[in-house]
Amino acid sequence: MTPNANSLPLAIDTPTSPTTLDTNQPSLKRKLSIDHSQRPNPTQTNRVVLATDHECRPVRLEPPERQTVQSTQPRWHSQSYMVFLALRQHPERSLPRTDLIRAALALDKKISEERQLPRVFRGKTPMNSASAILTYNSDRYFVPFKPEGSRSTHFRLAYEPGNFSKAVQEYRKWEKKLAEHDWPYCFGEVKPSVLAAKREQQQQQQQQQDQKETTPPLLPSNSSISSSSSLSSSSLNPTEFDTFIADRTALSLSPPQSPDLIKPDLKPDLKPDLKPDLKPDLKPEPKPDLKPEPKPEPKPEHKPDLKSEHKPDQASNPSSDINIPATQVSDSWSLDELDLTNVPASWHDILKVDDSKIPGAGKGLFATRRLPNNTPIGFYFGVPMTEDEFDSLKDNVGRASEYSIMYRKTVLDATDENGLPYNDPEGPMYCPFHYMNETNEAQANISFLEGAVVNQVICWTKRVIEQGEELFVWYGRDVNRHWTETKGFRVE
Ligand SMILES: C[S@@+](CC[C@H](N)C(=O)[O-])C[C@H]1O[C@@H](n2cnc3c(N)ncnc32)[C@H](O)[C@@H]1O
Repeated sequence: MTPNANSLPLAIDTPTSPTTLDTNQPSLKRKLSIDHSQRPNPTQTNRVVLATDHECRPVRLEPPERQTVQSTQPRWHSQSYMVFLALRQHPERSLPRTDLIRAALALDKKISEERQLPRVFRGKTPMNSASAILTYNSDRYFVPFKPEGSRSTHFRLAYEPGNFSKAVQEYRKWEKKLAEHDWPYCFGEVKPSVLAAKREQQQQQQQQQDQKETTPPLLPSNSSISSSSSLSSSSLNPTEFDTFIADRTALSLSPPQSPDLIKPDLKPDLKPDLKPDLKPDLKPEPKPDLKPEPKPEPKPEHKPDLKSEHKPDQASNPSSDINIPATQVSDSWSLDELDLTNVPASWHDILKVDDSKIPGAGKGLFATRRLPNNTPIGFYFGVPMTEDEFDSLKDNVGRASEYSIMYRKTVLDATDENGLPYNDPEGPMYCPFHYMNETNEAQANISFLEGAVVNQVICWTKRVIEQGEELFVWYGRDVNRHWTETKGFRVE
């Protein structure tokens, strides 16, 4: 039975209690972690920026927070967490910059006196240090904003820790947007007619290029002539007419100007307005509503966020008549060049949970259709909370630790009050990725990548995954494994 969100002990809404904070122990949990080595980097790889970042920001490596906490201090006792706590204690969870800095310093002083702990802001310029925490925001705890009519920047908490229904709401929103906005570009197949035209054009260009290389230049359009060229006497002293003819000839040899096919479309990203209709009932919308309508075709300017970095896996697409090499495929296609008939509408169309192929591993996750390389296929659901909250609320509860995952310093708790993953596949908080087993880093066909949206963990294909294949991810370095670490599990 689906647990009632409101009855979960997770909906803690008060500032962290002293008992919650009072832990010196390193976490014993085996939390899954995000693969930072494969963070999308638009400048270096063809990994896309982030499909679901509403503000279209690339993921950015943040400078690490200055280490001011000694190892004897509680894990929570850090500068950024102090600012986080100060903001969290404020009834509205939102404060102007200077007020927040002052509140953080006051809280630091209070905690230091009450618990005989050194202050976290103890340099010569504590206000500057606290201000830098807000500027870098490396744990993604804060969202800066300017209220109407205000000159100063305010900050609010980026998420409500332990707020179960909010987490579900966000998760559903991301899923919907991914399927509607990005999957057409990932799963859409380039129309055979478009490929044929493209191939024809490439052949023409090739012919023209060959012709250019084999035919000696008719006339130079300038006067610097190589002595080795076999030119007529008139070309040695070209007349105005000769130059005119040479220019015309050169012009007729240049490739046709069809920017859409020659160069990838480099227009700025014009995102469609995809304001998801967040109904109180969070059940997935019925499929037919989500299927792209065949007519009218979506406007070509509706580019995905991942546009120029992402290439639909078309080159080796078996359904296509024309199998042009990947290197020759244009880098991006507009929606009207794609056949959208088989674009999935939800994870139910691409994945299923079944018995794992690893003996003794329990359930596993499988592809029910071919999944393209380099594609975001969904998100890992979890209710965000601090590590200390997780430790005090869920530490020994069922298998909560096995399914939780870290987003920076935030734990995403993926289980119900019994510490089990939600098990109603039609329920709004069911997440198939909770059933993904582990293999070693090299063999994993999925990566967990950090979304730019706070607490978003994206499950991303590392290669083409064939229908029927089990999905595997590498859980990360710091996981305590109760199973034998996979040295090379192969899926046939
Ligand atoms: C996130 S869950 C994955 C889903 C799990 N198999 C299930 O049935 O619910 C992680 C747990 O799966 C099991 N598991 C994952 N990868 C495994 C592997 N390579 N070998 C054995 N067990 C594995 C372990 O019990 C681990 O704690």
